[in-house]
Amino acid sequence: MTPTAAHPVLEAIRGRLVVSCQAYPGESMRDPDTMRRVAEAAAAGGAAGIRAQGVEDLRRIRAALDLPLIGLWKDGDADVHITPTLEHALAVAEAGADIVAVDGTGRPRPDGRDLAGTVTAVHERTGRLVMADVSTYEEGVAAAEAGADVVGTTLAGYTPYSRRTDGPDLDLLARLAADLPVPVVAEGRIHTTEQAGAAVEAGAYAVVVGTAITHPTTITRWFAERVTSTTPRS
Ligand SMILES: CC(=O)N[C@H](C=O)[C@@H](O)[C@H](O)[C@H](O)COP(=O)(O)O
Repeated sequence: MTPTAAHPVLEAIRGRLVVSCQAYPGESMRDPDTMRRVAEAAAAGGAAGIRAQGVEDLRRIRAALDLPLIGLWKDGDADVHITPTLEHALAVAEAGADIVAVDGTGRPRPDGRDLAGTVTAVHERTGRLVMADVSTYEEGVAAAEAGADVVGTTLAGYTPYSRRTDGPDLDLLARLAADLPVPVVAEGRIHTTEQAGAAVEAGAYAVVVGTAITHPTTITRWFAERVTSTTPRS
């Protein structure tokens, strides 16, 4: 089904690249101003939107860039840790996210709310859109039914019960894109331009790339391993 995405924020990312700018706890780049600079660099390269983590990062990026901003807040030790509670979601909206990304799996949320209750509360209290990060086809269907405005394949391969493909799970993406009445965003393990193109071909409404653009430690590891594991011809 072709989603009818009339919302201007969604129109602005339709068929475009969104760059996820995130550093992990303890890393040298885990700094809001650094992430703001990374986001600005991505924007200069043609990113149509930015996905970012944490209230302070979001505030800095919002102040610097007039692009659609997908916000999340990774917090806590529970299985559900991407914007795990309504309070987190409201803080993400308050920080300036146009789209609030939340865990869209069916797993219990730390605040006891279900996904539909969370989505409804975000809509009513902030007017912002909600992106549900899912790991399976069934979760995508349920998330759309729960009122999510966008569904992302973000968590495919990151729940114990979902399939972890080498690159993006293009089959999952294609099935969701064909069946859901809302835009389906490809996200997760898109590491090459070919994979980004394949995601578009499979029906992605927009493509989110993080690690391969904004995580130099991982990119360095890819190259370092290739160099050290390659045998010279003679
Ligand atoms: C599973 C999870 O926690 N994903 C997070 C969600 O925001 C980020 O750590 C990813 O970097 C993001 O989804 C983009 O994916 P990739 O970095 O593979 O391009």
